[in-house]
Amino acid sequence: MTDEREPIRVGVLGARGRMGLEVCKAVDAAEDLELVAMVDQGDWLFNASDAGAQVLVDFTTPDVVMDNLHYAVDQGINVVVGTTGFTEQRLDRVRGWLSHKPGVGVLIAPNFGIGAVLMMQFAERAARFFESVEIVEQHHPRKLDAPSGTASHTARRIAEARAAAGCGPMPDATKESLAGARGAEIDGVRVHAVRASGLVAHQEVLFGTEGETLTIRHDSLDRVSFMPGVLLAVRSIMSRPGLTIGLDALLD
Ligand SMILES: NC(=O)C1=CN([C@@H]2O[C@H](COP(=O)(O)OP(=O)(O)OC[C@H]3O[C@@H](n4cnc5c(N)ncnc54)[C@H](O)[C@@H]3O)[C@@H](O)[C@H]2O)C=CC1
Ligand SMILES: O=C(O)C1=N[C@H](C(=O)O)C[C@H](O)C1
Repeated sequence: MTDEREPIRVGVLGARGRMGLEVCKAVDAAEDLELVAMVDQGDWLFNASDAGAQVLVDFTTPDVVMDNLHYAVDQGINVVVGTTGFTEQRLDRVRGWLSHKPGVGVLIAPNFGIGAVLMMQFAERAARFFESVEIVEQHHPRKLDAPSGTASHTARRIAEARAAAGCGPMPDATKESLAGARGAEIDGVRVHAVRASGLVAHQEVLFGTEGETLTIRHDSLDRVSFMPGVLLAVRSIMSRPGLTIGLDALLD
């Protein structure tokens, strides 16, 4: 029996970037997907709509991603977004655009690594059992933003789980003698960002309570680690209208 389905036509935004290049390779290698547009800085975004893209994959920068998304939704094109920088206000703007285009799907994931998705789920589950928790994220030095989207998302999920369980503030008597020594704070959770050559993308979530600690660590050693998640999102997004945050719902 032959599969008569047409391949999904995919355009990649940020196509010459570290992630974009990898996504182009992965899409090109997938028999059920067709790479119809590769757009980077200086190219016209409407190349992607002219090429009949049904799904756009965005790995660009936080300062351009909102314009790309607005254009795509306006054109009725589904979007898979890996670019960082999404605040609640930004997500509300996306929801507003989508309310005028009910058939369009947008998936925004802070991390497409399956192991990273599980790391966030495990951290959320562990959150209520420990007095203390801090996050250490480590990335390559060409990364533009800090803290990482993954660390911010993990911190928010931990904070929500702690609040739902009625956990109080974490014990911490330290007074900083140098600003920044204790990292940044997201919803009460400390986040530390390390940048060093040789790293790709890594995160540790360190929990502590009386007499024990638990460390949950994830390492992306190569950007191929993100591709199964990206391809899963591309294949799913046309049947998921509206806004989906994270890959979790696609893995259930
Ligand atoms: N969600 C996830 O799993 C992952 C997310 N990321 C995020 O993806 C983003 C990109 O990361 P990298 O590929 O490492 O960065 P990069 O700097 O290598 O690539 C970004 C690309 O976007 C291009 N670009 C800039 N403005 C553009 C525009 N208006 N239209 C089209 N292209 C444009 C740049 O020229 C560059 O080629 C970052 O926000 C990063 O944090 C990175 C890895 C995994
Ligand atoms: O810029 C990167 O490299 C990565 N960005 C994402 C983030 O900020 O969380 C995902 C992953 O950590 C790699």
